[in-house]
Amino acid sequence: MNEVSVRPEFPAAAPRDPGFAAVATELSKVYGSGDTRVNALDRVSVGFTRGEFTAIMGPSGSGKSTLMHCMAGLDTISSGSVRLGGVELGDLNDNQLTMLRRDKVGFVFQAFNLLPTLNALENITLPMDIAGRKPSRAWLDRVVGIVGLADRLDHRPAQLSGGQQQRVAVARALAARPEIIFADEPTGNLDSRSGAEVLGFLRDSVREEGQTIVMVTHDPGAASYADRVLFLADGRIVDEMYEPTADRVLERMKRFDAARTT
Ligand SMILES: Nc1ncnc2c1ncn2[C@@H]1O[C@H](COP(=O)(O)OP(=O)(O)OP(=O)(O)O)[C@@H](O)[C@H]1O
Repeated sequence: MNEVSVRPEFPAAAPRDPGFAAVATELSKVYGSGDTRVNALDRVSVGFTRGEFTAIMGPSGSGKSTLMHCMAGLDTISSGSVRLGGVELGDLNDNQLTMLRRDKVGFVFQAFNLLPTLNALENITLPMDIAGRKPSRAWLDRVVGIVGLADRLDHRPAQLSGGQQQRVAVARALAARPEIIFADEPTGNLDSRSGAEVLGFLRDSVREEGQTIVMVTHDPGAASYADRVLFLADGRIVDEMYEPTADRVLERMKRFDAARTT
């Protein structure tokens, strides 16, 4: 228990500080009704500090994906509020929400979601092309350098390894300089070496470019790349850990298993 570094203010009251890229206040999400009603999120209040890498962990069904989807404006919320880059999502209509996601949010999923007919560079710049934005060449070079793809830019996804495809997906998320990147098991499909590379690139983008990243993962090793780990259980944040190591995260996860079997 003592090993878990919990900040004195935990559980955090609704943070309003402009230093947060995204903030949830008393966020609840209910699926279904009657007998099939599930409280996927139960009054969650949490802030994601700019320039910080947060991992979200917890047992299966604890609400990790739901939290990420609600924070990213991909799913509606039942009550409470979500602010992204200072904008209250509940105040937006569907069009405005789509624009906000396009302009302020980057996504990296387990499936790489690359377009097979476009080469790596075209895939990286596609979201900006759609938004009619032109990335500066210098920034694009920097991103391509961070993810180590300079000599693969004219390759199509089928000509790239899984790790390289995921690096393209990371570069695509970084290139638009979003307020926040949400990553859902981004290394789930990769061997451990490629996974470590991708996690290293995510961490570098936080350290060197001040990117904000929130990543859902089941893997304590992946979580150890983050600055902070949030632990969910039954739709609530029950713990957090700063400067995590894989061993400490694993130990904390084991306590969930123990709680379930006692
Ligand atoms: N569309 C949905 N309809 C009904 N219930 C849902 C829906 N999506 C999620 N749930 C329920 O909400 C709860 C939280 O689900 P969620 O997918 O967020 O968990 P998770 O922690 O991401 O799980 P896992 O680690 O297995 O991916 C679960 O009980 C799940 O069954």
